[in-house]
Amino acid sequence: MGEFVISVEELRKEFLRDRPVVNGLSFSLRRGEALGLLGPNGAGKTTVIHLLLGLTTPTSGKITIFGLPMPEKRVEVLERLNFASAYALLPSNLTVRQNLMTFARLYGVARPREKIERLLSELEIGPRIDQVTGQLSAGEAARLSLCKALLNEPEILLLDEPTAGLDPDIADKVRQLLRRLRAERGIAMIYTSHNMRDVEEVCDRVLFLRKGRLLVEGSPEEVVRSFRCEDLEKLFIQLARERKQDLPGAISEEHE
Ligand SMILES: Nc1ncnc2c1ncn2[C@@H]1O[C@H](COP(=O)(O)OP(=O)(O)OP(=O)(O)O)[C@@H](O)[C@H]1O
Repeated sequence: MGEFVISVEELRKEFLRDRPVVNGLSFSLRRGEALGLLGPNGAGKTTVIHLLLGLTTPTSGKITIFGLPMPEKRVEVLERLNFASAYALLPSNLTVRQNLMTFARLYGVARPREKIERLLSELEIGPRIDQVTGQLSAGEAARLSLCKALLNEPEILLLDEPTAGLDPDIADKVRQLLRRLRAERGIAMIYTSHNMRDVEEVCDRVLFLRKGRLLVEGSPEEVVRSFRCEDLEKLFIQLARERKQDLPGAISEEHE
């Protein structure tokens, strides 16, 4: 097994005093591993991603990325990590090229024009290069976010619902691209999605969060088998609905 690139210990985040939205969360990510972060709406998935990016600070607990403490070493860490989301959109008044050139300059990318053209073509939005970003369809904008995230050749990709809004054909191509990036470059990923098909195809391991706590952890096959479910989608529904005491095998003590 490879080395850890992310390690999270007893992470807690309260936006309002004594109302934690992330509560005692511990996990790690190995180099080249794809980890799915699952859970119902409001479980705390996006907050975890924001904590990893240093966009918000923990109330308590420890985050270490590439052996460096976050958010203290945010600048060094962000040179080697990137983020894509179907919802965090780039400035709408700039063209696709202008947006990507701005990020390429920020990241100090060598030969940015070639790189941008190659990434846009891989994600099949090459013809949109001179279009104003605000005029892209939702699926095109999600792919643009992924292009931005790949510009600095990250060792870790944080992906917040990267296939939301994509049609099945493009979603399949995005999953293939992600699998290829892992195989060729050993990129590690944390992947949030409400699409269980995505998760089964892309992720080696899943963490299921509920009310900010870790409820279940394992490979998609393991967790489905241990709860005697048909598939991950059925397990998701069971975990989201049932009381903790009715879920033998769940990890944390929830106070409901
Ligand atoms: N800036 C904030 N101030 C106050 N509460 C917040 C803030 N950001 C998130 N929250 C709350 O934290 C909780 C977790 O939100 P989060 O967006 O992390 O959930 P999620 O698991 O990503 O949900 P979804 O699946 O709906 O995207 C929610 O109850 C949300 O209202």
